[in-house]
Amino acid sequence: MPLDSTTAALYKDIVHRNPAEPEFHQAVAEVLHSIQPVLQQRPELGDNALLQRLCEPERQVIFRVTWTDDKGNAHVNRGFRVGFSSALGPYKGGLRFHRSVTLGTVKFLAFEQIFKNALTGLGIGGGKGGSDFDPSGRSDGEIMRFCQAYMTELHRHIGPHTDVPAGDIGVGGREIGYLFGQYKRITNRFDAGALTGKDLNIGGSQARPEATGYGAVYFLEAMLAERGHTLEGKTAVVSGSGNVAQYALVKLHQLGAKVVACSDSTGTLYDPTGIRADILHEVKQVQRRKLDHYVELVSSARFAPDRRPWDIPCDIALPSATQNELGEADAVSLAKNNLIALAEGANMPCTPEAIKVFQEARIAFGPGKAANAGGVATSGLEMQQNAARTKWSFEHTEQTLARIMRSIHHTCLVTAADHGKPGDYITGANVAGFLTVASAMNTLGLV
Ligand SMILES: NC(=O)C1=CN([C@@H]2O[C@H](COP(=O)(O)OP(=O)(O)OC[C@H]3O[C@@H](n4cnc5c(N)ncnc54)[C@H](OP(=O)(O)O)[C@@H]3O)[C@@H](O)[C@H]2O)C=CC1
Ligand SMILES: O=C(O)CCC(=O)C(=O)O
Repeated sequence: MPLDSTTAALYKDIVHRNPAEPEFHQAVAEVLHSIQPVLQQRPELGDNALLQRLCEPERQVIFRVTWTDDKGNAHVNRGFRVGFSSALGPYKGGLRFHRSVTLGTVKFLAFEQIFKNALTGLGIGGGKGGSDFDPSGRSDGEIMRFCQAYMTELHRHIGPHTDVPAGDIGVGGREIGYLFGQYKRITNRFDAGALTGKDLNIGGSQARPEATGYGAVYFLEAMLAERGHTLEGKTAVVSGSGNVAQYALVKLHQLGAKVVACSDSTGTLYDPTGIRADILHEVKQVQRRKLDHYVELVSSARFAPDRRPWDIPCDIALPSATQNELGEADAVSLAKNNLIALAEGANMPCTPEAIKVFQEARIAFGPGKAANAGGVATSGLEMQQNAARTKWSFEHTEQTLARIMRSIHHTCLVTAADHGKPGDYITGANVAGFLTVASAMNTLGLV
């Protein structure tokens, strides 16, 4: 359904005020489409310019990051941190280090994070950050110096009650450790709750590395159960081979599915006998090499350079690399191969055209802001543990994660049905997230 004239005018204004940020426009358009029928029924929800405020970041910080490589050469990168909404709690969301990062990337991610974080029910606002720094091929020392330089500015803007960054593409436990080390040095405080995704030895939570991938699989499992299916015996294709993809693969195997393909920025790995999680971990996380190296270690595997995995027949798919990585033609190919369900491990990996194909083919579709919320939810659990100076067991943390994911699934399903769109998880996630944030914004008054 097209946007009505009031919402269309608002969207036009957002595009005008935020030029050359197509991913941000895409994320806003999706939310506006979902919530428009709610606003038509309850126009008072839009009073006091609520939508304009919701779509305008509370703050955006852009800064220069200067660091030196191992040869002593100086480099200059750009750092970003966007605090989009603190209506529900401190800004919360990851940091992305990738050469493609712009302000628009960070704004789209921070906007998505508002609704995702609302769905977790944990009292966390939406934010995101990053840099156009390219970590590939950089030594440990270079990564450390970059993280230290980045935090030298970022520390002014974060804190356990203000803004709590974590990881995203290019930022894992190693980078969070270096960032936290510099934060601690500059502030003279061991404020563990200022960053999440920390290693266990510096106040991290059990199951945080696993949480996004595991959570996406729990969400997928719940979607399948609604249709009378289980994961047992299903063939799966995952894109990416980083944090989210690897742990999605582990949980899929644990629950009886077989992952036959994954990918990275150089191509697609296919193994009809099932990708080995331990070898994938060794290649990508330990050796930090590209995926083609996997085939040197496993004879049944094949690597296709520059290919994406979406033409490989599968029952379930988890795009878990990056935004807009799965387009209309990919969706048509997956639908032709009788895909049953797809959960977005990444943020906004499917284009609007691809989503339309899935919806028309009645394929169960779990949008990222619901399906990949397990990572930030477990970050919320890490903040709880830090505040209470306590440590939970892996089992307790994973059980809590699983409960949160099932609750998000239930919320999406019930909200979609209540709004005349049964089974539409996009409507469910956007409307439920919006209503939670809008209610808090109204309680807080005009701020
Ligand atoms: N980490 C988390 O807790 C959460 C992450 N997400 C989302 O999940 C996605 C993956 O994040 P994460 O696993 O943490 O990141 P990682 O850096 O660990 O892994 C990213 C993976 O995606 C591939 N990739 C990255 N950019 C591109 C690109 N432009 N084209 C093709 N492949 C690409 C990388 O390939 P290569 O190795 O060759 O670079 C790598 O395999 C992102 O969308 C992120 O926002 C969502 C919720 C939480
Ligand atoms: O754990 C976090 O705070 C961030 C997770 C994240 O960046 C995301 O959900 O996309």
